[in-house]
Amino acid sequence: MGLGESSKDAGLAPSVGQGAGSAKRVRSDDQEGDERINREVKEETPEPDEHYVTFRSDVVGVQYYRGLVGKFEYVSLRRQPENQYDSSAVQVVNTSGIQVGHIPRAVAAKLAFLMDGKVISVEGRMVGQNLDGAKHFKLAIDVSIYGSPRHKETVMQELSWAVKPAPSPPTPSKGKGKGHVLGTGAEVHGSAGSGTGLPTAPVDEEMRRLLDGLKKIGEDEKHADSIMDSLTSDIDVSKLPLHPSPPGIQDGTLKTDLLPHQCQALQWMVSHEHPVLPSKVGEPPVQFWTRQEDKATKSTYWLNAATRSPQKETPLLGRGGIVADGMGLGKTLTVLSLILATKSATKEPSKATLIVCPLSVVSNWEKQIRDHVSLGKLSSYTYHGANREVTNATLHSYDVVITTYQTVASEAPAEVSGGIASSQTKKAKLSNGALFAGPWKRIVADEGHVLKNPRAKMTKAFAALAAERRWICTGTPIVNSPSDLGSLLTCLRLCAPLDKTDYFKALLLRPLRNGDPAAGKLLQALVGQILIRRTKDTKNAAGEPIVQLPPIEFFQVPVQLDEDTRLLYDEVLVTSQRRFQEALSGGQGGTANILSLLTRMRQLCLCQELVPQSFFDELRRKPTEPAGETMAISSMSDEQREGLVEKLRRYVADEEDCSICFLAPLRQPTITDCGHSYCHPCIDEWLNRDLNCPQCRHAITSASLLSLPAETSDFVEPDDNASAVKSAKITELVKYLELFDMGDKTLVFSQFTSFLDHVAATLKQRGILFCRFDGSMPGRKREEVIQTFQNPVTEKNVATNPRVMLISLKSGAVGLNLTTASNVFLCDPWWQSAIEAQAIDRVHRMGQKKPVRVFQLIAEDTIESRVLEIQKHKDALVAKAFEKTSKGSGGSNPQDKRRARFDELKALLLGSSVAEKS
Ligand SMILES: Nc1ncnc2c1ncn2[C@@H]1O[C@H](COP(=O)(O)OP(=O)(O)OP(=O)(O)O)[C@@H](O)[C@H]1O
Repeated sequence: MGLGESSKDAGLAPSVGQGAGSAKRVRSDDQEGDERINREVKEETPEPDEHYVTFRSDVVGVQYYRGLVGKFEYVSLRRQPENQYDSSAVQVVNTSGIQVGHIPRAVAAKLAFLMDGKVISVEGRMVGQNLDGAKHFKLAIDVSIYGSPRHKETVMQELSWAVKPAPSPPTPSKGKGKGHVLGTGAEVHGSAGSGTGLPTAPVDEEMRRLLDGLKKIGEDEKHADSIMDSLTSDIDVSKLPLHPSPPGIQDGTLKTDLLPHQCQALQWMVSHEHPVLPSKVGEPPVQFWTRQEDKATKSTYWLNAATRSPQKETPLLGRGGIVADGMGLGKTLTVLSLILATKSATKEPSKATLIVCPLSVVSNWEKQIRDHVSLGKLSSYTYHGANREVTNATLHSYDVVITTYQTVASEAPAEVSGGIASSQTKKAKLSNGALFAGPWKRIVADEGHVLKNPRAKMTKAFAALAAERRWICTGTPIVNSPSDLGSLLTCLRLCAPLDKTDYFKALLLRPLRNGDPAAGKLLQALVGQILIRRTKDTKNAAGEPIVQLPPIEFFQVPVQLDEDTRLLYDEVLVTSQRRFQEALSGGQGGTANILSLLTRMRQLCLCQELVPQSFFDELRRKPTEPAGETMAISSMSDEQREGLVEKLRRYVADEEDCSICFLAPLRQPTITDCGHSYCHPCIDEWLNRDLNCPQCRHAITSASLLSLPAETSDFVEPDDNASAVKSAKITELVKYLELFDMGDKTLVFSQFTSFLDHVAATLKQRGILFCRFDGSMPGRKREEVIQTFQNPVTEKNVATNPRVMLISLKSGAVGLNLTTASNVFLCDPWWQSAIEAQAIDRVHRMGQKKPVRVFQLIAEDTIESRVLEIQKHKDALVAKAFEKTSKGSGGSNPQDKRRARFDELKALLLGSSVAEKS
């Protein structure tokens, strides 16, 4: 049972003494799904969550209820306004959802109104216990109150009665722990963490390093790699058992044999689809459940090693997990082999596996089925766009159904999608909501890190899908903070009750934040329990790499800006430096417009045509000259409005940073009448303080802001009218392309789609065949482009086969297999080397036959060479993340991120060393 269940239901649960039931029981989908729906948010918004106070109290009326609790067990405190004797009642409920008793009436009276107003959240941790079979009337409990830092002062006045000399935190024994958690050798020190918010005991050094590393995880995925590697370092994957009879060429199901690491993953996945509880006392826990013996009665019961909660009823186990292998290790074929290996199993509610993935990856799944699965062995259907007019029964008759996250989100029932019935939307009308009509045999979230935000509509929608077995494939299960894992766990419905947001927070996130080493160990144990991870560096039992890849070479190609461009570049640089100096000394305008100047400098490094003349006019305007009248969007002509929308769409496609919060992508992209883009919340807030555009000081009001309509934020058609322009980088690029062997294919990445337009024009002029790929292209078009490009060049097709693919750096890289190419050009370096690494991984992956060459075009004596230094510095930080105790850049909250970005700006513009900052 879960936290969301009523006390009435909870009271009906069997008490101690009733049968333990069978050791293997699997939860059904209907038992879940009480998530409240809020708005979709792209950015991680930290929860208001400061510890206010912890006080000792009692659970009373214990004799009337059946709930059992162990010492240090986390319990849930719930308001019970319908209680006929006391409308302020607060129930105490154990992890299994069974009521243990109430908080004393006098204490409840002081908490109820604050709980009802959602001003505070209240957690309890047992000090007393009732496992001993004795009759208890009351049990001691420590109650902790949390709330927003902003309200602390006011609320604490209401809670002054609770501030007595603090009790010792309910830390279990000081010595080493009791519970053996998992076969990883990790031990839980008593409970998962104090969860009280009180200072904790000194922690052991290794764990401290781990925790420091966790706090520093930034958006850079290399951080994620480091943290994942550290969390899985204890697990020896080389010795995982192989599947005894994997699908392959011999049994006629596959055209390709699995590699050994895939056979290991297959076996691991099969066993995680059929988890079995420990049959004896002393066996390692499964999803944290251990078997225990009640010494007094000699009967056995179950104890959850994470929550310390005991229960008599057989726990329900989730089925599935996370395949977190690094990029290009063949997760797709591994999942297909799982589907084949379990195809004959009967008694399923459905035979179909639903694959949910980003649109850009749909065609990869289709292709891999075509390439690797023998004809007729797996039936598949792509449920997307116009292909949605099929019945639920038809869908479930396929072995594989492929769809996108957006499709799932658009079909989610109203209660999942936050009250706005998705069925009302234009897109949803196309379909009959078949995805949610019945339980699937299995659901798989590919590139599943997109589910890291629990408040996003697509996360809620995926979590609400009914299925027997649930999987997530992602190379980066933790991107920003361990809370990402909580969201994935909710989607997987694994390791209950940690799959519930409030338990995950209470048992893991809060204690982790407080530096509790037991919580760090719990996290490690959790990872060991639910996740398999190997990387290109992983060695097999013989000490050899698990995949053999051709070598990769990196080249830096210096280019000189031509004289004209250099003059313009220097002009912008000098202005940026001056404005930054002004900002440092607290001058007007802050650093808000510096990012846009930086973007202009980066564009000048590519070609001057990317920067409009109006920018230079603004730059040269004397500060006293008026910046022009504000113009309401409503009074603009259609043409002017469309011009602005077009500009904004371009900013979005180029993933420009917001120059107020310094973060990308823009949240609710908004453009001013003067043509500058911001996150809507940022510019809205700015207008409370200042009625001038942060970038050009033009007068603005809320009427002169234009936001991008949701549907139009997608695809930006390449500009076929762009002309071939003078650009040192394009010249250099073409020089190489013309030198390469006709059989060699090349990927050209840039963050600026408008630059790719100019490259395209030159390639046309020089007769070099190319194609374009953009992450936001409509599905069919994208598929066509990839298929055409993946065709190797032969004598016959040399006149029509594209040798070059122009691809946008940020939106085009995820999940693509482009192994026909062996050259990669990175036209504009930026902060996150991990995004570039992901781009390179499209080519340097299984299936690559040739040595790979990566060329980085760097404009000499510009910010680009400094960007490289910053990249190097960031990577060094990552490497040191687990060894350092200082506060490096890239903290997990927005303030830290902004601070880090500010330091990087300083390093770029003024040449100070970012290394000094860390
Ligand atoms: N056993 C195999 N033998 C030969 N090629 C394989 C095998 N398994 C996978 N491949 C090929 O390796 C490439 C990478 O596989 P895949 O796209 O599944 O990787 P991935 O782990 O999903 O990567 P990403 O995380 O980037 O999506 C594909 O071209 C695939 O066809």
